[in-house]
Amino acid sequence: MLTARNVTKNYSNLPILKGVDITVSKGEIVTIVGSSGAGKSTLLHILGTLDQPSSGEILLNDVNLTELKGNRLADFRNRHIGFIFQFHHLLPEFTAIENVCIPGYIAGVNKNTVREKAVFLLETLGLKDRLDHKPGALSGGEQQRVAVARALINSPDVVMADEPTGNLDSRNARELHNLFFELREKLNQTFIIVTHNEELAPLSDRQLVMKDGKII
Ligand SMILES: Nc1ncnc2c1ncn2[C@@H]1O[C@H](COP(=O)(O)OP(=O)(O)OP(=O)(O)O)[C@@H](O)[C@H]1O
Repeated sequence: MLTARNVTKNYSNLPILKGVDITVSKGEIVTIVGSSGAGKSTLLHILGTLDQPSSGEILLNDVNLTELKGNRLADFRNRHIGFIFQFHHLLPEFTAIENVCIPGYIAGVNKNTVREKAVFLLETLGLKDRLDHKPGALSGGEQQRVAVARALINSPDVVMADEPTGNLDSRNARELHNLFFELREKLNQTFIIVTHNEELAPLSDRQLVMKDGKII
């Protein structure tokens, strides 16, 4: 489903990614691990089109992501790639369900369809009684689960998660890990997850270990 070929990234002529090749299949849960500064987040951002590589190409279901620009890129990203970050980045003035619906509205999907799907996702994630709560009235684990529902609202081909459990205690982290596997079972959802979590990485289908800008 996703192929990265010989991806490099330089910042101010300093090589950060030094030729990365990756292939991820549909329904796989792949973790990217490695020491601080190895280039994990840089790689994830490039795979997710949030940043451009200096060279190389990335194909998502045969679409060459490195050729997409401007509005076409933003539209493609919104429909095909979901993101979860260490901090949930929910909009504080909107309720849980509104936060989840927003990417669906932006994609131009019928409002009732989006709302029905948001209810389904939030219920699946154990948040049935929290639909109308604003982020400030949710616990850290609940906020992160709303962020997961938001990442899934447009049925993305792949969800990219950068340290999704980095801000959670071990119980909530474990719950979130379980949810990733449950979502893979139920929706055949593909995940690429950058993590320092020593419990999650060994559970994933594949651990890609990065060192000094390369997958080793
Ligand atoms: N915008 C930028 N400009 C210059 N250098 C950058 C930029 N972003 C990242 N870097 C550098 O690239 C290297 C890799 O950073 P990256 O955040 O990808 O590492 P990481 O493996 O995710 O680390 P961590 O586990 O600490 O989050 C680091 O040396 C970092 O300082």
